[in-house]
Amino acid sequence: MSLPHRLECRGLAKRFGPVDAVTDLSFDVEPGRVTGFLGPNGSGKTTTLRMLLGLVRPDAGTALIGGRAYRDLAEPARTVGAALEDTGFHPARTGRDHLRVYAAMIGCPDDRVEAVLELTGIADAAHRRTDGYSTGMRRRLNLATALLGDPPVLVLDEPTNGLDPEGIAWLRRLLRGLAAESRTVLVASHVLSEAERLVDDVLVMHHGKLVAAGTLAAITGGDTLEHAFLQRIGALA
Ligand SMILES: Nc1ncnc2c1ncn2[C@@H]1O[C@H](COP(=O)(O)OP(=O)(O)OP(=O)(O)O)[C@@H](O)[C@H]1O
Repeated sequence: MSLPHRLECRGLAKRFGPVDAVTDLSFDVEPGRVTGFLGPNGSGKTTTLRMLLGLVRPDAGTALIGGRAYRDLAEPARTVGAALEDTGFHPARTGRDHLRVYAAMIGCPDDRVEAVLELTGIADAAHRRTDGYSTGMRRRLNLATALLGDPPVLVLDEPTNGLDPEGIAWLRRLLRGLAAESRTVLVASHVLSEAERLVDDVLVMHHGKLVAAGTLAAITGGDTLEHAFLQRIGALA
């Protein structure tokens, strides 16, 4: 793994027709922390992640990973591991073959495949076709794919979707372990009650704007994140 990477977004904006998906958005995400990128459905989280990953061109602003735009990274797959959605598995491939194909694409040795299968707890199912995987197993395979390049940065969109409580506890341990290795871990979620059990820092979005940023403790002040969020958007008197 290369040096720790800070994420820096400055003045990001994106409009889709009449919809301001993201407006003048600036924030930093620090290495060595799990940062929750939170907010309700449609608040602009995925659009921001897609701008960070070079999948959507911003109308304004910059999104940098270790000081570089995604398109300027020398080894993108070894710098950023992204799990945005559960698509992209060939249904007739086994989990192991899916990972081997991806490993060959990014120039990773096959022993990384076995390592990420172990790390994500799906080694026992690795010989099975992915069309027989449960939603939770697909989340794990998606995460395994993101981890293949041993990246210093992880960007995960709704990683708890489809995980049972035991799976969420497992994910918490995994993300904490990755952050403890000085990785930068950014996790988008609309489920505040789940997210607050996973993260150190929070960025809270509402209608394409950042309404709160800081450590979880500072934002919640000992209350729930949901209560703090409703207060920030003025939904509580
Ligand atoms: N390709 C697109 N074309 C048109 N509108 C879009 C497009 N992508 C996003 N939007 C709109 O931009 C806004 C922000 O969407 P975005 O997916 O970024 O939010 P989100 O916070 O990730 O939501 P969710 O939690 O549902 O994933 C929404 O109003 C959405 O409908």
